Amino acid sequence: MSLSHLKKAGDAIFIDSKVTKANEIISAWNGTEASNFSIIGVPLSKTSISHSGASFAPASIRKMLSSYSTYHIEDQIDLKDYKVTDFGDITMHVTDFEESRNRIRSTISELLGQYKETMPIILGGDHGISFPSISAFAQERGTVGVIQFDAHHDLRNTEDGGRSNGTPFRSLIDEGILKGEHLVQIGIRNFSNSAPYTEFGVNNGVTIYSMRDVRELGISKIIKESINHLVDKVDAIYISLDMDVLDQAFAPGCPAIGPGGMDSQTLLDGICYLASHPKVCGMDIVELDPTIDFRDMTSRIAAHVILNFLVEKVKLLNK
Ligand SMILES: N=CN[C@@H](CCC(=O)O)C(=O)O
Ligand SMILES: [Mn+2]
Ligand SMILES: [Mn+2]
Repeated sequence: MSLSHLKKAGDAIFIDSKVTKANEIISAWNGTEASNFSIIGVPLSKTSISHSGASFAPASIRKMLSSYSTYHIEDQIDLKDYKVTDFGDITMHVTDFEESRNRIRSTISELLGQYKETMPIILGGDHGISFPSISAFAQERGTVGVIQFDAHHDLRNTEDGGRSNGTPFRSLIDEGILKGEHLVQIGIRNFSNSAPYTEFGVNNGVTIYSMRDVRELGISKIIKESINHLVDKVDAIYISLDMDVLDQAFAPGCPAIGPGGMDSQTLLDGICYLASHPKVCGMDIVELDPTIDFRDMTSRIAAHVILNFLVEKVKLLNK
């Protein structure tokens, strides 16, 4: 017997045969092959210094990709002709955070080791996941340079509270995994940091652009300077995007919101300028808590970050 006018629960309410949705180009890893583009979820936010539901972000960002099409009108690129491999989520230990970080480092190392061509977009999680993730890149891709978008330095000491979302870059520098001169921080904000951590950054050769620099110099100049600074020193460039670099008006779904931050178009422009460089080969998106978001605004920006990154990489492939 058949019943008419039924669709599977969860399927889109309306399907337009002339439109491809971004989620349709993503397919689950089949255990053997991976595309040049991949995503992997890292649902760890118990290591956050404030209450955080960022462990729910991988699912929320994936869901928001189904709200947008694959077509970039301005560059006349349609991502529908490309594939993204979804490796799923790394399983976190319930209580042992060191074990969780070890799992993140080893899984991302294995992924990078097995698939030399793939550019993973890592969906956190709180910013603590960048310590093991960037460690994996350093192990597998050579000397790594990092461009960090963030309101915060994340150079806190580990004596006060162990490794957390406030310490990833301190740990990377202290452990000799990342040289201070190979780290560029963009969007650092007033009243969100303290002088000893700015001094630690400056003394270790970190390049720091505050929000005033973003307003006065412009994001295009900042990215050009950052790439010029890194390009001959490193083998690979990794983008670490803390969503709280955005102003609270654009990204309400972050634990550490505040005024005076970046607008979403400036961020998207920055991501595009970076992604158009061949040495940029990986990115994480962190500190997005969908449980405190409004109409998934913050997850929607994350989805657009991914789509813009892919468009620039496709333009490079077609050159
Ligand atoms: N990556 C985030 N760093 C912030 C954390 C803020 C928070 O979770 O409240 C920091 O160190 O201040
Ligand atoms: Mn931050
Ligand atoms: Mn951060």
